[in-house]
Amino acid sequence: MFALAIIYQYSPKFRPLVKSLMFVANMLQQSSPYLQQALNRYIQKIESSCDPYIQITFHEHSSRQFSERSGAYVAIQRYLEANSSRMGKRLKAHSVKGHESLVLSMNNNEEITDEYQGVRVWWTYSNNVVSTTNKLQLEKQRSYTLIFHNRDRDLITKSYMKHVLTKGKALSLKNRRRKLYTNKYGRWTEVDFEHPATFDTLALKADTKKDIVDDLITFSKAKDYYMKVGKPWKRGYLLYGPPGTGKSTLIAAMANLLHYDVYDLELTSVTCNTELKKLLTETCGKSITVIEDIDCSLDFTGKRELQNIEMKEKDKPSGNQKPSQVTLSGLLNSIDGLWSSSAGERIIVFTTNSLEDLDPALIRRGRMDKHIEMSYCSFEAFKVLARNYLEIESHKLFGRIEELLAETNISPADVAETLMLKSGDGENCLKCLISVLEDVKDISEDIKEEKHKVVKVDKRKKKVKEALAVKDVAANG
Ligand SMILES: Nc1ncnc2c1ncn2[C@@H]1O[C@H](COP(=O)(O)OP(=O)(O)OP(=O)(O)O)[C@@H](O)[C@H]1O
Ligand SMILES: [Mg+2]
Repeated sequence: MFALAIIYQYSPKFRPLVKSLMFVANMLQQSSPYLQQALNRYIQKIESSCDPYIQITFHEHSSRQFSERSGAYVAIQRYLEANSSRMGKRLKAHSVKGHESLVLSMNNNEEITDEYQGVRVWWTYSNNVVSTTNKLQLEKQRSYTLIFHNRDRDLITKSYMKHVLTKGKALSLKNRRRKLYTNKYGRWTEVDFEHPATFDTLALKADTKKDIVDDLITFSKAKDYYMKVGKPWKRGYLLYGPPGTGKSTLIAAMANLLHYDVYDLELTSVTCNTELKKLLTETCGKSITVIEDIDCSLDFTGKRELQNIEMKEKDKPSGNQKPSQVTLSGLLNSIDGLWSSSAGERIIVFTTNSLEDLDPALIRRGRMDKHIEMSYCSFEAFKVLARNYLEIESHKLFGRIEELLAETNISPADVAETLMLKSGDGENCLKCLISVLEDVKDISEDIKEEKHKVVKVDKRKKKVKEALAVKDVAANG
């Protein structure tokens, strides 16, 4: 009918004929819908045999209820946004939180051209309002349509589509806003994860850093390997070391490197083993689940009882928070259960200040695959901090600092604090660090001496006791 209307409009010569045809078509349409359907099918057949172009439409919501967004749609959207500036002419720009540059996307009914292995394809975007299945509401339905020549069918449907989806998914992953989850009252609550730590800013020995980065990258790419050997795709890290040596900072750098979410599990807020299991199974893949200060969270060190008493004392005013009943075996079961019940790459990290206090079952290989010691600030680690905080690569005072660091135990957190430019220049900060290190050295020497004295006194006391015992024996004997 549409075609006839055009001919009628532009070819006065054929108007009488067109008029008659339109009359017949109208009659047919009214008299028999079945005939009309058959006619439409026939017209479509003729059209498709004349038109060498093929169309594939990707809707945003694949189901009729407009529930989930289609993964293919999202991947295509990311791919086209990334390539729009190169391919499109009339685009719209919008800013996205976390992106420095503007994101360009297609206008409604806009068409852009893409090229793949020398073959051209066209993408169109449509954003229409349609009625929902119950016809009472109107919904926006967005879609992308891919148009290509029939002769390129194989290349486009097999190779090009795979290329678009892979690239799009990788971009989604890279640009997605990551989340930091914390547990409260048995539920996870989330905020954006925005910790700026990276492996570049981490003060750690170069070989340790390289070892960790290699391990993480290998893990993140080892899906097929884990499948092949029949192991769940997971890895456990145990970070141990004194306070302020960068354990929490390392976790943030790991999450930033792999673009993972972080679940910060506060064990003392978990009421029982069942709740723990539920929380762990609710975590998603591509995530790091962290239990900080694990030695202070469970009762196998004997601290639990103390901790519960402290909690009870604290809770007295409000009085309604129950002390946690999570046990070591509950934790082990939940972790093992998590690994066997859920797919997807997952990392679990425990941190502790005292390795000796941990139950061997908790940290055995297989549960905690990699044990990483975070130690006091070495000269190598100091150089990373000096570069980060002061933008100084070398300095005449570095020699003295190296000597002092070799003789003192100071955490990277304390060194970083001294290097923060409060006033004056970098050299002042270095002098300030030297004086802090000298103080620490004096104090630790005093402590050593005190300890030595205590040991001496203890030895003397022991000797006196032994002598008295010998005397007693002799007197009684
Ligand atoms: N190795 C490091 N590299 C860079 N910065 C560090 C390092 N260690 C500590 N810092 C700095 O010190 C601060 C405290 O470090 P962090 O919280 O990571 O220590 P931690 O080992 O987790 O301590 P705790 O055992 O008390 O939890 C960080 O915000 C960071 O600025
Ligand atoms: Mg910490």
